[in-house]
Amino acid sequence: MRLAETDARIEVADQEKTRVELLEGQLEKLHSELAQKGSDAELHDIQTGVLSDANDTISSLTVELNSIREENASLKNEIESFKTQLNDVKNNDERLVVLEKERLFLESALKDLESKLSISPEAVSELSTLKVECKYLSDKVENLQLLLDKATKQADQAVIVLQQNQDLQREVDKLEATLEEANIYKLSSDKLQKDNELMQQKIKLLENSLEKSDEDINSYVQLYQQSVNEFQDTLNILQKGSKKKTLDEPVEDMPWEFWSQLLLLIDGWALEKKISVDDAKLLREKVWKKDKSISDIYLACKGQNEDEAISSFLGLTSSATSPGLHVIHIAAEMAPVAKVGGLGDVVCGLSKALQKKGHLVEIVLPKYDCMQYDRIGDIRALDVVIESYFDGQLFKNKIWVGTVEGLPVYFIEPHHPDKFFWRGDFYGERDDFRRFSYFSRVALEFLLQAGKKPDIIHCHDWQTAFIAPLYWDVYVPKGLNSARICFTCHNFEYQGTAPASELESCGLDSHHLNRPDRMQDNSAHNRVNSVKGGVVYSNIVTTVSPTYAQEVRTAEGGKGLQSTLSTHSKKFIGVLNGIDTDIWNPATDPFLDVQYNANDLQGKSENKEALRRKLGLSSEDVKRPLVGCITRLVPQKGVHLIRHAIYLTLELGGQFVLLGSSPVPHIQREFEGIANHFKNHDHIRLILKYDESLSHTIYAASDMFIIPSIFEPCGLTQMISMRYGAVPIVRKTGGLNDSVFDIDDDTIPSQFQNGFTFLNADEKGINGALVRAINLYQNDPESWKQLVQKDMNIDFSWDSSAAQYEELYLKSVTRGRATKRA
Ligand SMILES: Nc1ncnc2c1ncn2[C@@H]1O[C@H](COP(=O)(O)OP(=O)(O)O)[C@@H](O)[C@H]1O
Repeated sequence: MRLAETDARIEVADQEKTRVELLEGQLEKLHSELAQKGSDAELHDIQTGVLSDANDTISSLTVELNSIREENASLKNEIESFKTQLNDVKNNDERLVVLEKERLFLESALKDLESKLSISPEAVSELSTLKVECKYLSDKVENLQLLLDKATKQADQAVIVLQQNQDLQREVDKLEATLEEANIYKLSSDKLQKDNELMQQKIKLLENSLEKSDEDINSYVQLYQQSVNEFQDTLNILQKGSKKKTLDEPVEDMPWEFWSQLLLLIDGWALEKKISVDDAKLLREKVWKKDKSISDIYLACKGQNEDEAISSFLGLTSSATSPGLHVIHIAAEMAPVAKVGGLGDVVCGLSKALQKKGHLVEIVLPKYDCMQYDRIGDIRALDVVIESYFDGQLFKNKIWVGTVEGLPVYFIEPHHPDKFFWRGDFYGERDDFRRFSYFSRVALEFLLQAGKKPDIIHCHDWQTAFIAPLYWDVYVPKGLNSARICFTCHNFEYQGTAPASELESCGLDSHHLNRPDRMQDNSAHNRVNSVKGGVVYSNIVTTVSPTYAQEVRTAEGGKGLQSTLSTHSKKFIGVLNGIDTDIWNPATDPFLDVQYNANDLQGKSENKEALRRKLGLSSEDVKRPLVGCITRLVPQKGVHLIRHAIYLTLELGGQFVLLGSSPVPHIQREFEGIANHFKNHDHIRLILKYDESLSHTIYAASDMFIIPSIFEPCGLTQMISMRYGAVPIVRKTGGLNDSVFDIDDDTIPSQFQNGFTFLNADEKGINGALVRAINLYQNDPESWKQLVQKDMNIDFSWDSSAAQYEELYLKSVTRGRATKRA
């Protein structure tokens, strides 16, 4: 466009130039005419006029010409530059080519549009339908909008209602929280009440032990007074002697005052329980003898504090103290040679633990025909016959000796026509009362004839409770009088009662003993009760757990003996049993396919697999929990709950293995029925017999172990199962309550939580615990593993229980010596 404009302007300029050239021509013509005509006036006027006009025109034209020239020059320049630009553009082929291409593209696009335009009539019709549809839709949208507006209004209202609801909900929540608080408060007040009751029981216990310790102190005082008296006597004798001696012997170095002060110092320590009675006795004897070693120590101790002085004095006694106590257990069972239940385990476990503590421990057992003779080391008959009284006659008895678990054991074989221990069974005979009263008598006869002087005779359960009255009434007069009697009742359900006259057989005086304060049964006055005799005539009476010791003082738990136990409560105490951790040790157990420990649980899984194979149970699901139960099938063990647990375990996806047998025919029959019902079942197996080795493999294979006892004096199976990594599910009663603590019970410190417990002896109770256990096993394997490891590491050994027995024995022995001197 600018080029065209410039061209136009050039054209105009050219025209102007031509005009200027024309005017220049005219001007020259006029100049020449002027020169020709000369002084003509008109001409002069004209000439002047024309000249001035021409001059004006010329000057204006000159100005114009000059400006045009300038413009022309600039235009020329511009033209030149445009030309160069034009040349540049023309030279720029590429851009031209691109533009050409663009042009072609636009052309083809144009053609496209044209062709599309040619089919547009169809589109137009479609467009019109669409328009109709669109109209219809927009109507609909309008309707919907209306509906939406309406709905929005309703929603607004709903929101208001919702808010009101939420306010209400908050109110309800608050009320519920208050209700919960009230419930918690109620529970805690219930708990408080229970705690109060417990506290009162504890206070009572404390009062009892206070009274007991008063009694102890009194006995010590008596002992002390007696020693003072004895000392006084000696002193008198010595004084008399010394008066005599003054004439021919030099007076002792130290004045009497010195020795008396020393004596009082020792007695003070003994009374203040800073040294044991035995040590005090030894030190006192040294003072008595005016032993130089003790006077030296006394002098050397001046300026030392009391503790240092005591330890210096005790240095004198350590070499002289007796090696320990001589304890003899007389029992009807001892594991593993003659075991029916927990009693056998206790006799063996406690004896081993006491032996380890340095005491001399011996055991006297009947020589049953059905014993596990292969578990007795070096059994042999002694070349001796012990004659023992029974039914007014003397009967011969053979004495066998052998070792069981490293302990010395005496087996008594009666040569009596009734073949008391040749019955193929331990108990359950019609004449059990006679069998065991016979055995109790011959056991004491043996001790007497063997010249034994035990410090403690420990008898167990009704079978050997006869020992207590026999000892005091028959054997002390015969000279077997060194011992104190300890009686442990492992289960107050079995009391050994019989018509009073039956006592006569073993030499006890039924008239003397059949009295309410002696052996008379509390519910049948013409009968005597062996356990009652044990309680009344023993120096120490124990049972097998602290909770059970409380329970048996109630009408429900005491089975008729509650009043007797209350009367003798000062000497009655519950000591929780331990287990023999050498026998029950998964790391060394020879009965297991694979030994294992808490840090290596792979072996436990392998034992589970092995048991499944052995019993023909399905191994398909490794994670299916295995619930074990090993028990005597008697009502005490909650047989109806065991039966329920079998079905419940199946329902919950577990497997159940029961090992048990029943002395009660209808229970045995019932379980035989269940066993047959599940004979070839994939997940349930009932083995109705006593089988020691199988019991070990079941403990090892089980993930859980169920003990729903109605009452349980101590129970060992929960401890054994924990040691083998089977988590116990138990009813809170007796010893179970003292050894199993629920993992969900916040009142128990977490380090003690080790199993699942329930209180009510019904299906609902057991359901709760079993469901919780299986849930944890299936849903939280890590927590389960930690629980298993924690259980396996708990110390259930006899160590602490044996220490308690040791203390009871020692106190009783001390008291016995004090009484003898008095
Ligand atoms: N059928 C059985 N086979 C093998 N051992 C059994 C059988 N029944 C019980 N036991 C064992 O007997 C002991 C039971 O002791 P405990 O729990 O105190 O019950 P109780 O003394 O009342 O029978 C455990 O060592 C247990 O393993």
